[in-house]
Amino acid sequence: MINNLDLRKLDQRDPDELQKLLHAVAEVGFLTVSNTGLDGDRVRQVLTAYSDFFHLPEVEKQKVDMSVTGSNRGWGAPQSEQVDPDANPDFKEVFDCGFELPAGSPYCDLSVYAPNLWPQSPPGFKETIQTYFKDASAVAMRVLRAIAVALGREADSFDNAFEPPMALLRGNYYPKRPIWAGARDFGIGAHTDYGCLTLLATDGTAGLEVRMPDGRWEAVEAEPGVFVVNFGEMLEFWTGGQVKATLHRVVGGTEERLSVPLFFNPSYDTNVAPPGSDERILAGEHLTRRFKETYLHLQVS
Ligand SMILES: O=C(O)CCC(=O)C(=O)O
Ligand SMILES: [Fe+2]
Repeated sequence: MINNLDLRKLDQRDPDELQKLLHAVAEVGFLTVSNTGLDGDRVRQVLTAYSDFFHLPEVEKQKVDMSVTGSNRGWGAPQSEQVDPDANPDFKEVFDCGFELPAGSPYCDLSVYAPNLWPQSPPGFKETIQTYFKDASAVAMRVLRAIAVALGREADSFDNAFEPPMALLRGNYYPKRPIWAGARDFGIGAHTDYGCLTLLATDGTAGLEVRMPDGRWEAVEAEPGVFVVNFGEMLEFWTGGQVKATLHRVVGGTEERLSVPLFFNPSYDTNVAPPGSDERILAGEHLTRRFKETYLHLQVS
């Protein structure tokens, strides 16, 4: 079962809520969270902005096509990403934007902090998305602090590693499942996220499925204002497996669907190797490698 948690109670360190959180991170690797301060209306505004963008004529979207860049900022066309090497490239479209560094930051030249590409239309798109990026990041940090407490650590034990974060905000657009789609075609194939914590808003349409510990695929639904939270490979390494990075996918159905994940990752130089190990796993190197494996235009063949 995937539990719904109340972020206000987690902020207050309510012991029952923290216990539920510990179960969710350690056993399932997925939860939903309510009472974040980002309500349904706010999330619907963001979803509308992405929807208006994805429904632009293709030629408009091509003006911010990431495939002509050496990074992952802007529009990713259908079949531009293959998250599962055993499946065909995903049929979703995406729009990715990253955390904007302050001028003069030593990280400026790294591709994981590449400059964003913003479309001319819909009007106000950049402002809506950037404001949401900031507010959603604050929610992600609150959830991470509660996780630290649930794991018996200091609440702020992850904080410094996220200054600056290597965060990416994405809009996913899933058209109806195409008639040509076969057994190896997915909206997004089965994958684990690459980073730390993913805070996902959806338009409420069913589609997301999570691989449960018993091997079943369980559907998770979240109306705007409820967020799905899951964890990526880095947090699993970094906590020595105390937090699970769980497989998930979207097969796609008879209705189109939008989702907005915030991939909240620590700064480039964070060593996310398990505690006490001699290994060194730099967050930025891991993320760069996973991007190169999965975005077709970044693959080195
Ligand atoms: O659309 C969803 O519900 C999940 C999207 C997802 O897993 C991703 O973008 O990594
Ligand atoms: Fe994912």
